[in-house]
Amino acid sequence: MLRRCPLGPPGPQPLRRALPPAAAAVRRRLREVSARRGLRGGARGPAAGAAVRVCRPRRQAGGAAGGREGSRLCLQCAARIPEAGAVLDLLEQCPEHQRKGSFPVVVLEGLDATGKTTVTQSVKDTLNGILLRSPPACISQWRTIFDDEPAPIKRAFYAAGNYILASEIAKASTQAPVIVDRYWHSTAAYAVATEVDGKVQDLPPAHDEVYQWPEDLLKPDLVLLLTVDPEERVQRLQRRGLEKTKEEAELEANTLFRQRYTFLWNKRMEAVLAPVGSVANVPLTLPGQGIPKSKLLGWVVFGKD
Ligand SMILES: Nc1ncnc2c1ncn2[C@@H]1O[C@H](COP(=O)(O)OP(=O)(O)OP(=O)(O)O)[C@@H](O)[C@H]1O
Ligand SMILES: Nc1ccn([C@@H]2O[C@H](COP(=O)(O)O)[C@@H](O)[C@H]2O)c(=O)n1
Repeated sequence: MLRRCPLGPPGPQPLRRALPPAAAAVRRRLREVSARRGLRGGARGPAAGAAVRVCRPRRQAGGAAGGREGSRLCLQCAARIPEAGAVLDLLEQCPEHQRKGSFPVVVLEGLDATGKTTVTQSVKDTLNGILLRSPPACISQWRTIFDDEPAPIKRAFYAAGNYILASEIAKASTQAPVIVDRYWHSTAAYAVATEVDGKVQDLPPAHDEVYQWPEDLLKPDLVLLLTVDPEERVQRLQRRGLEKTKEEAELEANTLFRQRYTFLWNKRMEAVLAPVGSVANVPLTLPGQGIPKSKLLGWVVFGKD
């Protein structure tokens, strides 16, 4: 049966609800949804499912997933998600303070189809490195479940994934160079674009704390932000021929969301990358068709420290 979601007190920072700033906040959220009061013991069943569905954010003009209010309602009313307990267990096994090994850690970031998979694979082969991706393999079996949940729950899943990935990075970087396909910036860009309604001018300014790298999350040595011309990106998606993801469908259908998301990647994330390591905004063509392979790999020279 459909029920109304009670309105709770306004949260302190709506964006922070969507983008947990630290592991403790991620754990709290996962704990909440893994042991939702009133539905205890009930695994995902029809009644619980109905409760979640009612509380899903309404799609609004200009807002990909209903914006701030939608997120608040959803958090209060979401049904129990047993898989959140499994993610939480894995997160709790990770040491609180992750330390990098002596090998370099390079992250490749960017919108879908900008070439992350292609480049990470190539760099990994060339450097004989270890390739990791976010969300990490140990939780990716639950991805489709969380992708279907309201924004704050979905984001908690990806944020947890980043911390779990951090412990994998810490271990792997004691053995070889580590190449990572997506990390914190992916979580941040999508959370902010989803949570803010309206135009790019309504996005938090560049110095806003929402763009700050979480203090307790292991930092890579280098983050490369890949960009391609928007038309080229769409062509690549079409050529790839995979089924369109929900996110891509949203980007295509919702002009304001598309503008916010691409602005965040192209203008804000670049600013956020700077304190982490070097920044490269790299329009890539396939090696041999423009930027020669050696030059591409030249960017991944680990000069830091
Ligand atoms: N430099 C390039 N020039 C031309 N085409 C490319 C280039 N890099 C990748 N492609 C093609 O674009 C498509 C997307 O590439 P890829 O899967 O590497 O992107 P991605 O950023 O990892 O995407 P996603 O985030 O959706 O997984 C693929 O079909 C790939 O062959
Ligand atoms: N650290 C991450 C990684 C991914 N996401 C979300 O997944 C979307 C894309 O995933 P791909 O399988 O295409 O790489 C991405 O746009 C985010 O919504 C994330 O939030 N955080």
